[in-house]
Amino acid sequence: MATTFGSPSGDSRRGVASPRPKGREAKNTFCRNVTIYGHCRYENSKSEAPRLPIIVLSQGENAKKRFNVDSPSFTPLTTAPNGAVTPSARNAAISPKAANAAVFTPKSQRSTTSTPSLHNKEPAIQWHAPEFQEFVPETFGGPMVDSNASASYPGYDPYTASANLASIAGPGHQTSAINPYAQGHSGLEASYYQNPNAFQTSPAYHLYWPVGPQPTGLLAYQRTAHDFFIPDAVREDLQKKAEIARQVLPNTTLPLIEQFHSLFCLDTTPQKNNVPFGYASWIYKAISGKDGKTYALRRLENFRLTSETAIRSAQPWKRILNGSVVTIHEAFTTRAFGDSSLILVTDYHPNSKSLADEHFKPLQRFNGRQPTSSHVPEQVLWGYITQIASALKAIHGSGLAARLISPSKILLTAKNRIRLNACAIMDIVQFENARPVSEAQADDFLQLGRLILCIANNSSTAHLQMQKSMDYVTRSYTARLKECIQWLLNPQPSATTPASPTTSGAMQKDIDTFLAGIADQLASVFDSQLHAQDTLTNTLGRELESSRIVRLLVKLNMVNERPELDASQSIAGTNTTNPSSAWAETGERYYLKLFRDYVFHQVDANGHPVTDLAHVLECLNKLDAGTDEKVALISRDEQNVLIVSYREVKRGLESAFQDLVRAGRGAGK
Ligand SMILES: Nc1ncnc2c1ncn2[C@@H]1O[C@H](COP(=O)(O)OP(=O)(O)OP(=O)(O)O)[C@@H](O)[C@H]1O
Repeated sequence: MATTFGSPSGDSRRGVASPRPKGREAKNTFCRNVTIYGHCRYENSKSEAPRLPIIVLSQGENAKKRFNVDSPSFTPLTTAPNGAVTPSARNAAISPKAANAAVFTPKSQRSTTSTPSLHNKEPAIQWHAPEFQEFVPETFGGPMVDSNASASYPGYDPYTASANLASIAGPGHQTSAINPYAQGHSGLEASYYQNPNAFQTSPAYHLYWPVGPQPTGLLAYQRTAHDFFIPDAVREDLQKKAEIARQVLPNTTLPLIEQFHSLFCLDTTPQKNNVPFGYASWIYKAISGKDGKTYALRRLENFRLTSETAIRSAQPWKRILNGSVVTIHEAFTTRAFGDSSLILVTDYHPNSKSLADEHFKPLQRFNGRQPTSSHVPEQVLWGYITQIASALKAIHGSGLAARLISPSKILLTAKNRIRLNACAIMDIVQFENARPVSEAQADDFLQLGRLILCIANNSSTAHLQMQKSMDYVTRSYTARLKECIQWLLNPQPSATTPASPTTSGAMQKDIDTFLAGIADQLASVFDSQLHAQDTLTNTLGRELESSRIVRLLVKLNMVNERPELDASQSIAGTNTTNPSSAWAETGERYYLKLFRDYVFHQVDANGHPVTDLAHVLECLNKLDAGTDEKVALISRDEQNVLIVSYREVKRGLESAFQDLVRAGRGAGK
């Protein structure tokens, strides 16, 4: 390890002055450029180059070549009584504790140590920006984006419709379907979000929110800020879900129901509607006090339980764990609402909406633009068919029937991702006069056929005008889809109607026959799901990088400028008389502080802050990897420059952090 003390750095970003040794001394002075760039950019130049003395605290390969134990070394200036560099000092052996020496204490803290005379004697010159082309991808050159800019674009919003609802019927009943992403609410949100308007535009969720068009024509190695994070659509979707899942209403009058608290009504309309269950139904988000998870509670108002066994018919549904069925957890009755209500506890899927909301609501204009086409692509329809077929396979296979496959009782939980949402309810409410299962299963196909027909026609009543609706399907979709719908709509197979969705002939009409008939579509949907999964796995991998950086930042920030350590909690391995102020400022912690400045507090030649995300990520990644690459760290007063490798910064960080951990353990005893 060799140590040379020098004065101001030539970091082009800081644009600070550097001393210029002359004559023989200049030749013997090791040039900082060689360390940083591998060569001196002025070595072939006849004009005098700024040869910058340096501090090297490196044990890397290059350091070994240039400096070894026999090399003349440089004693830290503070060890010299008068602050001057003497030949004997230069030849002194290098102490392995050199890194801990108080060499780099910032000038402001050295009341008695003066700046070396070398600095005073030598005229300072301006360090000019390098003339060669640096590897800086174009998009990183300038400021990334205006983080205060708001982004508005059309997005799905299941809660907008309920924004103006204040309360609905029922004791202590409030609808509170507040969507933080919807505009123009009645003010309910004010109690939840301190500044609801800021919520729309706040950059808090993403510092580098994209505004304007993305740059095009980038070279293969070039990246934008967005390449470092999960795609905006995924991020926004997850954040919305998290926000909506956490919504609570202060001062809610909704009761506690068994272990469920913090009830929050999800209904989008206050109208009592006895269809389709025969009872007015409400749906709440609630948190279970048992496991802390969020559930959806469906309540049937004024439900009279005639038989204990009726409610037990929900039991077999608990075993249906299918991706296209909203999982059922339990069913019970309660008087907590002041009536006798049936409660069905199911999985909660935040920010979801029904297929009726998706396809049968009048299209909204966004920003005065025309609504997009109402035509539902055939692939979407096949997606629905295959998902419900998969659900029916699980349901029929367990000797049950879905009994209710209607647009308002199918949840759209993500793009083209649906789940049956009213299972088990009909089994309970129609327990007394239930149809035979085989009949109900056959009816499931009929209901699925109607559903697809209605969605294809964009009308909730399309099945009432069968001929007209089928004509539209004939005109707008493939014969294959039409054949599938026909198969589903035909109640019984006959010689004249196709018995499988894609082939003619009389065959038994069951779920296996149906699945066999749509096998090619199943394969196609399965393949697109695999692609989607690959994409998500890649995204997850990218986030893994972010979480790695976060852990590094946590360590760095725990060490940097830590003020509160007092003498009683002295840090192991530090011999400071006043640890409270000195620990974070001395030894290797000092260059960690300078490193923090180098990474985050860069300024350009004009002293303007540099907010270059690429620089930050590059530095942190190199720190995490502990590369041998060296970095020039400059004290805030620009009087000291310290050249260390990332490896050393990493080692310093690790050891400082371990000091903290040890001190923390000691305090806990
Ligand atoms: N399990 C659930 N998880 C999350 N949200 C749900 C869940 N079930 C329903 N919702 C939300 O509650 C809303 C109302 O659901 P519900 O089943 O009562 O349908 P609806 O549109 O009110 O139909 P109806 O006209 O029959 O009352 C849905 O649009 C959906 O946004």
